Amino acid sequence: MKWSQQAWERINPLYKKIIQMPFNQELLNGSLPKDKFKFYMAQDAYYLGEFGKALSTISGRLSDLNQVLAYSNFAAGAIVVERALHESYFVELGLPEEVLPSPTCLLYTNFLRNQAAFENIEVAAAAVLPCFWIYKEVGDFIYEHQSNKLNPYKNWIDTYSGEEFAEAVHKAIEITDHLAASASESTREQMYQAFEMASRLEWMFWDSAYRLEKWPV
Ligand SMILES: Cc1ncc(CN)c(N)n1
Repeated sequence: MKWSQQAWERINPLYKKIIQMPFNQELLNGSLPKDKFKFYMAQDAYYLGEFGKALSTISGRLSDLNQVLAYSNFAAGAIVVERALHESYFVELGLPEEVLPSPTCLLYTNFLRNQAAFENIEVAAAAVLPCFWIYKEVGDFIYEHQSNKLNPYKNWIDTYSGEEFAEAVHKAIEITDHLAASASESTREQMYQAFEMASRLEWMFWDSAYRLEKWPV
């Protein structure tokens, strides 16, 4: 069995919880309050900058030039394509005031940058994979189950259920499987653990946006 199949099996119960989260259910039917979406987008803008840097770090640590290029393109996609989506919403919702990353956002982005810089390259690739894969699955799920044609969150749904994103996701899975194929058993286990931790942090990111998470002090 491919590493990625086993990895998804391990997080499948968590994924099922993610699609049932109030944030994603309300995004699906268009009823998500605007303040929650704006909070999410502002945090996500910070997240994408840090995610882009983590991807660039991974790109620079890879040996195979096709893989170097792929992660460099992923970084550009996170910073250019996804940021354009944010900017279109900020025109509509108003620009957020100065964005201080929330505790969860900071935890997640620090985790990713740390893994990208200091873990084995196989583990680093596994750590960033949920950021691609879970978003694609959530995007596809919402796209297939939506019934509100006038959903204000249509652009978000179209981005993550779209072809361009799907292509990047397939490539990231393929490269991670390739790296896993020549990794030792203990590295493969570390890869699963990094994949699971990032998946848990994805759940926490949506939850924190729904709660409009604040710093306690
Ligand atoms: C928190 C988070 N995770 C993943 C993605 C998709 N790159 C995103 N935009 N935001």
